[in-house]
Amino acid sequence: MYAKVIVDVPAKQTNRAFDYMVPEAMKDWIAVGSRVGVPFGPRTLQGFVVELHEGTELDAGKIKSVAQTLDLTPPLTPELVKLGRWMSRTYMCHEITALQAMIPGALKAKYERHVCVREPEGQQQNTMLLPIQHEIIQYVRSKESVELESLLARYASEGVLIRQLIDEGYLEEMQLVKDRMTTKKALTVFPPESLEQLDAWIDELSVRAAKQKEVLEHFKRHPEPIKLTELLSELNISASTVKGLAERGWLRIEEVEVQRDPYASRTFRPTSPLPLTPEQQQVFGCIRESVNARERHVFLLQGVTGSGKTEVYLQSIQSCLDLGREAIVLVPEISLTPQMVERFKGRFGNRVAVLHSRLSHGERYDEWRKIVRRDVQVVIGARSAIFAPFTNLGLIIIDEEHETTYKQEESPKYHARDVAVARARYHGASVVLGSATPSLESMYRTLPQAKQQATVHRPAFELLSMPSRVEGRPLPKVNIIDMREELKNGNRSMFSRALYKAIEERLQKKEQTVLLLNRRGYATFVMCRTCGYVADCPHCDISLTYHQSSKAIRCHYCGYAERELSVCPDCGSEHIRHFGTGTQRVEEELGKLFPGIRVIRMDVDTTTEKGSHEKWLTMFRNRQADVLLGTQMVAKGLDFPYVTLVGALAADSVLNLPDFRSAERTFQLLTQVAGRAGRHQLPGEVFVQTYTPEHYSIVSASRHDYTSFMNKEMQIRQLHNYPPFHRLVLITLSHEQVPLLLRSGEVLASRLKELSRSLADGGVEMEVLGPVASPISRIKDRYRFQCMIKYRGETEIAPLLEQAAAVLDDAVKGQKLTLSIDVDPFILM
Ligand SMILES: Nc1ncnc2c1ncn2[C@@H]1O[C@H](COP(=O)(O)OP(=O)(O)OP(=O)(O)O)[C@@H](O)[C@H]1O
Ligand SMILES: [Zn+2]
Ligand SMILES: [Zn+2]
Repeated sequence: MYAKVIVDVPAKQTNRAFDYMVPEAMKDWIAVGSRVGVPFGPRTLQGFVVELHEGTELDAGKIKSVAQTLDLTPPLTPELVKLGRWMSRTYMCHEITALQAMIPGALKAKYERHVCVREPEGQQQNTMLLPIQHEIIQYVRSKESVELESLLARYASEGVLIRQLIDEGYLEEMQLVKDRMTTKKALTVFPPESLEQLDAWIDELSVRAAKQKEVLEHFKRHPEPIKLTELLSELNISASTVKGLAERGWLRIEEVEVQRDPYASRTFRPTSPLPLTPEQQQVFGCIRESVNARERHVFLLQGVTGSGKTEVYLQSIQSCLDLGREAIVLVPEISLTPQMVERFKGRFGNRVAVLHSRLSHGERYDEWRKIVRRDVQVVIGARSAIFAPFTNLGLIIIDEEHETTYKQEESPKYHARDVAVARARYHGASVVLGSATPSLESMYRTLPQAKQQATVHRPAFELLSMPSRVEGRPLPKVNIIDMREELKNGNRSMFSRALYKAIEERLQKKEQTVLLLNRRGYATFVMCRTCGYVADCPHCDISLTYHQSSKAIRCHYCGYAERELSVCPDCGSEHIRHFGTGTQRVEEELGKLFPGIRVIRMDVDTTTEKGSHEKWLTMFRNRQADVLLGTQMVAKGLDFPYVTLVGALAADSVLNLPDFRSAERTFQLLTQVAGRAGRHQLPGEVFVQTYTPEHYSIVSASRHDYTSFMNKEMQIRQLHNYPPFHRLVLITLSHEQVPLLLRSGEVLASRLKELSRSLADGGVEMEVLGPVASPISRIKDRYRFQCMIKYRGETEIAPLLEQAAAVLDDAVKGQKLTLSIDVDPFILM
């Protein structure tokens, strides 16, 4: 048998499958999707088996053999292997990069150097060995193979002698592929097969063995295996007590794998399905029907905030599970809050695995293995959970589908929405994209014109809507506050008079307030107030950020850091100010305006610690604070009954970014945060503070009017050939020297233009812009230039990009030019 293997070297030359022979003994352990160790040049590398064949077209005598198998169960399914190939074509990445993205970090390869004794002896040169060298050889032989590092540690002063043994062929060096993470094991105590004997044994024990009797009594009450440590602490006994019983053969102690379950200590109150409102019922009916019929529909569910989308998800999943099929739910990382997890665990109990980035490597690995073992049928997680290795998917749900976090910014630069559609196609599964403010891309695909252009790869979407909140609760009233007027009237504070009054009222009534301040609106920087000097990173074209907690100023791109400044390096003035995070300043001001006010601040600084997110939200829910103040984190998914006031402090901060999606982002953020108010009995009120009160994104958000926003925005996008009408590809080149970069950029652009002309006959319109300096023109001492492609019409863009990029092969190989391609980019910097 022969295997085609994709090896762990992300490079153009190795971006294809290599052939290996599968030794007879490994046949039963290797399948498509298995990880293997294979010889590659002088090394052993990890690889993924992507095909298996009986024969080979190559010279069988020259084919090397697979050296190691790494798993008992392949971590990837044949479907995911296929998906990897699709991703590498769609997003222009190496196949290995796509495959690696699908498995938990714990399984990424770790290479260990081992030594073993070279047999047969006598091949070696006839050197006189020292006694210590003989000893080393003996030691290695007794162990079969020893990790080089541990050998060097054991014979710490004999490094040179060991090197000599290797050089002269007594010992042989080899590389083993190991998992970064191993399973966690714990000593576990097992009761006897037949419990009837316990009583007899208890009698048999002497009176002095009271503790041992207690252990046996324990198993009479709880006849299931228990971790040794637990048993010891429960009965307050020592390990020797239990060991004594094991020596008699009455109990058994064994090492057993334990699962790290981050939610193990939590109990979730079981919930049952709510009777649906007519709107929910309608939507649920459509989804259920599609799941039942394996129809591969992609639904775009537009439901206003508080319309009860989550309940629809839950019941749709239930009907999917009833058919014996599995479901994936994606939520944005920051809204994967305990509250969200609770809702799913409450309904589906231990049939749910949770995957998010705040888990440790080990926890993630264990959650993932629950899927592989078929212990769970539902996965809820952030972006990468879309790769959950289910084999019988019936439903994929993407909540807040407009969120930008579904697009991965490093290679593979995939969008989870597209991957979801691809997986659903394979499984005959349905996809539900839910949002109060769908992305223009998704909305476009529900329009009649998109239906005409639909293909298997880019199907049309079907629109479902829930325009009202459950139980007829009204959407909150939104007031726009013109901050220019405030200034004219002499108010220099961050709070308008109206918002100030509203907060005061909430404090009196013991109701709660959510305040949103977009982080990007108030940069955290260092400026001299005498001469205007701003501290910039010496390696990147960006200003340094002040971190109050570590008293350092730091570059977010390259990690460069220095201590906070006490005098201006330019003019020597002492009036140098470190501007803390915006939220920090707001917190201070709140304290001054409302003495005694209890504020919870949630931003990057206060949520780095594990579990802190959860802690703050629980405190807020328990009404231990009056105000929850934060960045986007506070805008999503929260459902607290006493929140009756929401304030957006600088609504237009996103609007000023140089990005064609800035109006869309502003509309979405304001709608989301406004949606946190008045979700239960108490009615809500919202204040939006802005310097551009007439902007259509702010006006439509204040009226809860998605349609008018969308119509206006679609017009603008069409006018400027932006998505969703045209698609974009961003190609960024970087190098230490500008002249080479500029030359390469020109070569690439003219090649792209040449190729695009040849496409015109096929009805594909393509425009090539650039090369121009990137908005962030230097990162880590490398300058950056970009070309942007805008195109419309059905075409496979990958072969064209590949052809174009080939003109730079020499510069990439010889001069270390780097080229990165982003298909359907989100960040244009
Ligand atoms: N059929 C129902 N009957 C009664 N209450 C319901 C029903 N469906 C949902 N709810 C309740 O309505 C509230 C809002 O629902 P949910 O959080 O699912 O809204 P949502 O559409 O996901 O909102 P958002 O987009 O703002 O997150 C929740 O407290 C939920 O328990
Ligand atoms: Zn100065
Ligand atoms: Zn830097």
